[in-house]
Amino acid sequence: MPVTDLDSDLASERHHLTSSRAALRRMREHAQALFSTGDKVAGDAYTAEQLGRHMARRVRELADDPNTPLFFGRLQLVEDNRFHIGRRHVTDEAGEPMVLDWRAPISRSFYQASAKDPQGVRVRRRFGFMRGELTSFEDEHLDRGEELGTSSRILTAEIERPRVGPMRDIVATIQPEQDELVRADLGDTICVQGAPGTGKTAVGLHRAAFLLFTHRERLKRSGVLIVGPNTAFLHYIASVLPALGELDVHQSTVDDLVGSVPVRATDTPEAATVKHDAKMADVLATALWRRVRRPTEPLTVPDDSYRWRIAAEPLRRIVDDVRRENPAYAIGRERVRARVVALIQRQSENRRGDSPSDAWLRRMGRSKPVVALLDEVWPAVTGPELVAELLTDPGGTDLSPEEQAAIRWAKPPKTWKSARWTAADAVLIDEANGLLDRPASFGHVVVDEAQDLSPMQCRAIARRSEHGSLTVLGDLAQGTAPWAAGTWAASLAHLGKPGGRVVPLTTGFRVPAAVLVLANRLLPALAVDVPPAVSLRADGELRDVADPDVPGATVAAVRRALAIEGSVGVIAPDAAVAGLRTALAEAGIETASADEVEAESRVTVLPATVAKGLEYDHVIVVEPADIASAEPRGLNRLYVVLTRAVSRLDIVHAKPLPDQLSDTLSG
Ligand SMILES: Nc1ncnc2c1ncn2[C@@H]1O[C@H](COP(=O)(O)OP(=O)(O)OP(=O)(O)O)[C@@H](O)[C@H]1O
Repeated sequence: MPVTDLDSDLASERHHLTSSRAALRRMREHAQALFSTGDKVAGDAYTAEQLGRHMARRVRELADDPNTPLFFGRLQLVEDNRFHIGRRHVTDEAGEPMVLDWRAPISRSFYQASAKDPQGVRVRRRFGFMRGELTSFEDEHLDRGEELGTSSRILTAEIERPRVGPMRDIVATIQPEQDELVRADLGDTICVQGAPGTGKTAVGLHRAAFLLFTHRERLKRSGVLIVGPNTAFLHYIASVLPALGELDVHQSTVDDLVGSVPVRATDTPEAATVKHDAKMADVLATALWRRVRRPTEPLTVPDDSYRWRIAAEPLRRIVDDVRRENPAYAIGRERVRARVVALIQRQSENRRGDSPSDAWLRRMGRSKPVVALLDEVWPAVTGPELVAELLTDPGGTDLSPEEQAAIRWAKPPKTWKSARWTAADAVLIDEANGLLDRPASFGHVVVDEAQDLSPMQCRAIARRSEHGSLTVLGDLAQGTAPWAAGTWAASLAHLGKPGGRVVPLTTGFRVPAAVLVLANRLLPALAVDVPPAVSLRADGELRDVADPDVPGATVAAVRRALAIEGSVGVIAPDAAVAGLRTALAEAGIETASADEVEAESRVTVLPATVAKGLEYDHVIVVEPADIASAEPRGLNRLYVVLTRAVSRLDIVHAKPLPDQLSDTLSG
């Protein structure tokens, strides 16, 4: 193509960008105008508020970030129709599309069409941007058999771009195998087993955005939930969905999800292991349901000068029936109450010939004899109370004597209200609460780093997705919890979706090949059957820094890293973090913690135990031997830590490296 054509093409694309931006501005102004007149047109205060809230959200959704291109691709179809593909729909004043949302059905072929299967696409165009300016484009004439695949310059530039700040969306460069997962049906539960940096988190977040677009009304009612391992991770991913225009998604750690009690104590490893075991579900259910007794006495309820009488047999039938219906426990108690009152009501109707009032029915239901009967045959209980009882005396359960000893409170609190709960207790209390009353179910739940969830944590998520589907993301090799999953089948069963489809992702978009080769050396020692990743990145640098002065060598490595663009992450054994922060501060280097993703400082110092899911352009791993020996699954932790690097990895150590690594580095 002569240069002039290229230039004029670029000029006309820039023109389209400018007019699309203007159109978006018009859409926003229109929404703003409606927003400010909302209370005048709405009939009543409630409608005005609803409308106001809706319009305020609409205005926010239509915000235009000057640094984010409004479109990133274009499809030229066989019929010569052209569609620009972007982050959201933009229409002109006549309502004609100027930019199509990447989630619209037509956009699918932008991600899926190939030379072999062009799907009606003649030319696929990708745009290159610099700071919001359209600077280049790349065409694939699929009709002529041209296809760039992963050798696209624009894809390579995106993958190799230095990382700063929080995670970004990948809409412009979603790969076909990722797109299959992103666009999976709402009813499908999928489990993505992906090696480090294969885009699992990205896929999960984009699937949430896709589902919200495609099933807006349904999911607005039921909601979408994202579950991540810790708050540092949630901060890191927090801006991806809002950048895609999706503002109404709940994000939570598992601990916060089940956090109905304050956590003020820590379990021994033995106690935590027992409490997280799936058998605790049966133990709690048995402890709860054995409270239900069959009535043995008749019931007499005084009502002014009269007394209603119900024999023991019909009362027994009520309890038996409700028990068989298997409701949540607290619902069951109310059902028994309602049916007992119904029997009294029938007697009253027979006697008086008319229907009693609602107030009378309520009075009967709350009368002393009825409440006493309920307390006898279906006693009220709370989740914390049930768990406290179990931890005070686990005897008589199906737990072995050793398991009972591990969880028994050495010094039971005076009442359950003063108990010092642990994180695992909170999970048990959530299970108990779930037996008492079922929580509302989200329409879709994305669970990241799912390999670390215990069976009991999985059940907490299952309760919240009973009527919805799941996107389960994880890597068995990155399992660091004592109860980490060995296979996905078991986790999916505990998550309540035994039929979930397990799909592997193996193309690595983060970690450079040299670093991945090193990390993969740990895989045989991790005893899990997972396909290793193959890196798309041939660049990258790996340095082995053996130095007896670890803080000094770390400071030097950070200085060197700061000379190049991008974020710097110093990942150290937990016990060494405070000392390294001091050493860096004394050297005049400002640092942030992993929670502070928007911090000005380019250097983050973080303990190995919070590194999961995060990435930094330049990673400095400090004393791998100590990371590996700090916990039973220390080698898995080291595998996580080594795979956080986007471009460069320094390994700073005074102690010898774990065997698996020393072979590669000395070679
Ligand atoms: N199709 C893609 N185009 C561009 N960048 C991508 C693509 N897929 C993933 N990435 C980038 O690769 C990096 C790793 O992605 P992500 O964090 O989703 O991987 P992950 O599988 O969850 O990794 P880990 O298991 O190590 O946490 C991110 O910076 C992400 O933006």
